[in-house]
Amino acid sequence: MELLSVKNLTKLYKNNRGIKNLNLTINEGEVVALLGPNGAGKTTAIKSILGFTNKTSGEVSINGYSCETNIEKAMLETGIMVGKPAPYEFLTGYKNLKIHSELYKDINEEKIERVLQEVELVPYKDEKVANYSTGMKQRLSFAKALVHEPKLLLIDEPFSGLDIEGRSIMKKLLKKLSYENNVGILISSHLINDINDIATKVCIIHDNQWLETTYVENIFEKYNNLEEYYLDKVKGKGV
Ligand SMILES: Nc1ncnc2c1ncn2[C@@H]1O[C@H](COP(=O)(O)OP(=O)(O)OP(=O)(O)O)[C@@H](O)[C@H]1O
Repeated sequence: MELLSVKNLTKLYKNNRGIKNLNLTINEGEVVALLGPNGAGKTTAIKSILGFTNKTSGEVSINGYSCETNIEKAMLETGIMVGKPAPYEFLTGYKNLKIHSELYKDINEEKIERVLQEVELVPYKDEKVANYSTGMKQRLSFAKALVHEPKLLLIDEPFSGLDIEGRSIMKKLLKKLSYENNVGILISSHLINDINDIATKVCIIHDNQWLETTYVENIFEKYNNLEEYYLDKVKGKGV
């Protein structure tokens, strides 16, 4: 089933930069890597999909709901991690999650405990977030994205600031969510190594322009690895 459909999405800022003509779909269980260098337009793409910034043109729907006319329903199906984590520093990790959970119906203690376990924050849940490391804050932010059990996850550069262990926790969880729970995931990154063992599809953007969205298995028919593929696609486009 199609969880995200993005058709010809364009967002241009006044300086004429942003993202042009993005096309991608995400089905259940797919992990789509939105890949591009710094400034390519990844964050703009995710913010425009979510309506955080007004798009210039194009169409977006989430689980069949148009993001133009039915954004509230679309958001109930979506977990989001965009931008720096912004927790309440002087509340505990648990309390942060509890407050966030009140945005949704039916989030009981069991669900909060489960998600804390998934992001491996149980031992620290009663500590003030001010005492958390960058990685712990990142994982708390991930817990907020997951606590309502969304069908679709949109996460922008989730590995930035994470150490080896933090990356591993996050990757393990992303794999579990897609394989076992059929969650569809859009994950932006400027580093191929971050996504090469989890992506099922790759969407390349470069110089504020969508280049293509392709299944990883199709890429491996022609290329030895994702880096080779990526470099071939952006060849002659200013790198
Ligand atoms: N609010 C804004 N106003 C004007 N230009 C902007 C704005 N936000 C981003 N841009 C420009 O749009 C382009 C795309 O930026 P964006 O932040 O989406 O890139 P990115 O791929 O997420 O980069 P990074 O990997 O560095 O986070 C860049 O040229 C950037 O300077």
